Formats: sequence, C-alpha cells, structure tokens
Amino acid sequence: MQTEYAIEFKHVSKIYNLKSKDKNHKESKRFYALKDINFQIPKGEVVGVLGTNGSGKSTMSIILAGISEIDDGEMIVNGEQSLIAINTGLNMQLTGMENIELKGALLGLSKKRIEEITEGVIEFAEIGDFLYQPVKKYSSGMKSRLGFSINLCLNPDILIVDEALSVGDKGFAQKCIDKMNELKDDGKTIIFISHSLTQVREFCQKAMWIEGGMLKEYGDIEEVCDHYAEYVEYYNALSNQEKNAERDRKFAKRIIKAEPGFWKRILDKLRFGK
Ligand SMILES: Nc1ncnc2c1ncn2[C@@H]1O[C@H](COP(=O)(O)OP(=O)(O)OP(=O)(O)O)[C@@H](O)[C@H]1O
Repeated sequence: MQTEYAIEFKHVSKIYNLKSKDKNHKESKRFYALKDINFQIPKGEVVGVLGTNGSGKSTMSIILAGISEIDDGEMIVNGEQSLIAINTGLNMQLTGMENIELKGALLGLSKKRIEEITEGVIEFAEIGDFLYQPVKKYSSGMKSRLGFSINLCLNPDILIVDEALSVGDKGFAQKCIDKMNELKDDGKTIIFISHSLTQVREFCQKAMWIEGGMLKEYGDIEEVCDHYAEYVEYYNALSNQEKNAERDRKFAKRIIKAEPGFWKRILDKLRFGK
C-alpha cells in the first residue's frame, strides 16, 4: 500500500532580509532561514522538531501553518492544519470569545460548529469571565490557555505546537498533553516543536533536527534525540570565543550567494506563483 503523506517538503527554502549593521549602508543581506529542506511526514505520525536557537523551527511552523510563504521549492499539505504558538493566532484587541468567532469565520465554519468550539474552549481553557475581556488584558499563561484551547477544539488533521507548553502552568500543560495524546490516538498528525528533549522523547514517534536552517536528521526518535543532545553538550562546553566562531560558521552557510538564474527563479515565483 502506498504511504499517504500529511506533509511533504520538496527543496523548500525561506529567505529573510538581514539589515546591515552600518546604518548608511543601504544594501541588506539575504539569508536562508530554511535552506533546501526535504522530508515526508506520513499521516498520523507524531514528529518532534529539535534545534538550537535561531535554527529555523518557528519559521518552519509558520510555513507549515500556511501563515508564511516559501521562497523556493514546494510544500504539499494534505488536511486542515492548526498552529499553537506563544505569540501567534490571537488578536489582542478582541475578547477571547471574539477570537473564537473570528477564527471560526476565517475557517468558514458554520454557526453551530463555532458554538460547539466555544463550549469546548470554555470547558478546556478554564479562564472564566476573562473570555469576555480583550486578550491584551490576559496574562501570558491565560493567552496560552486560550490559544491552546481554540486550536485543540478545532480538532485539526495536522496540529503544529511551537513551544507553547512552556508558558502554561504544570496542570494545564498536562491537560494539553492528555488532549494531544487523544488526537494522537485518533490518528492525527502532530508536529511538536520543543526545547525539551524529555517531552519530545515521551510524546513523539520520530524526531527532526534542524540546525542552521538545514535539515540535519530526520528519523528514529532515540537516535535523533541522542545526536542532538550530544551536539548541545558539545556546544555548551565551548568557550564564548569558540561559540561565536561556531555561530559565524553556521551563519556563513546561510548567506545567499546568488548563482546564475537564482534571482530570476525567485522573482518568477513571486510574480507568477510558479
Ligand atoms: N521576520 C523575520 N525577518 C528576518 N529574520 C527573521 C524573521 N523571523 C525569523 N528570522 C530569523 O530567522 C532565523 C530562524 O528563526 P526561527 O525563529 O525560525 O528560529 P527557531 O529555531 O524557532 O529559534 P528559537 O529556538 O530561538 O525560537 C533566525 O536567525 C531569526 O533571527
């Protein structure tokens, strides 16, 4: 039987502009936030994403969620995806309730479905009357409760969780893990981005390690986690000077040196969506 994929990345790259240090220097450099990423995630798989700060994990999460466009390559997503992240997805001016309605409307859900989701959120988030207050008045834990609850209650085919568990209190984090386990048992695809190797080992079936914008490893959970842990240990043992050199070395590989035809390809893609 042919494997059905929830997500396929084919030579996916994401480019960002980097402002020049020198204020008078108009030209800005371009660099790869993600560079030539290839992988296939079968439906129903739970994948942990690891990588040191700035490696490209959040960039990947917003690309996966359809919030950010790719600059090169192709991404194929089969199913409705939903992203839970610390600072995304909530409108700060609107109340919790209005945020639920807005999200429902953007997804084109029926009034009845939005009411069901609202009931689910009231029960799951446990933020009481704060649901009728603007989100800007919430604590970060309460924002996380609301964001988590909305996205979990939407029951997406593909759930992307970006470091969101680190904000809520322990009781709520456990409640989210239990709910995520339910989704896992239901055969949903979950992409779990976390700095906690313990959480990744416990919750995921496979792991992906992104470093310096590139896919370093993707496969067996224990193997990838062990290799990542070894790297973190190696990096932490470096002197500050060595750490700087390591960062510069990684960054040098991300700066774009345009080969012939590169910019034409990017521009054509922007103009014609090719
Ligand atoms: N909007 C943006 N414009 C320019 N550069 C950006 C933008 N967003 C992210 N970057 C840069 O892209 C690189 C990847 O960032 P990203 O947030 O994806 O990393 P991360 O792996 O999620 O890091 P962390 O573990 O620190 O959250 C970083 O160098 C970051 O500074």
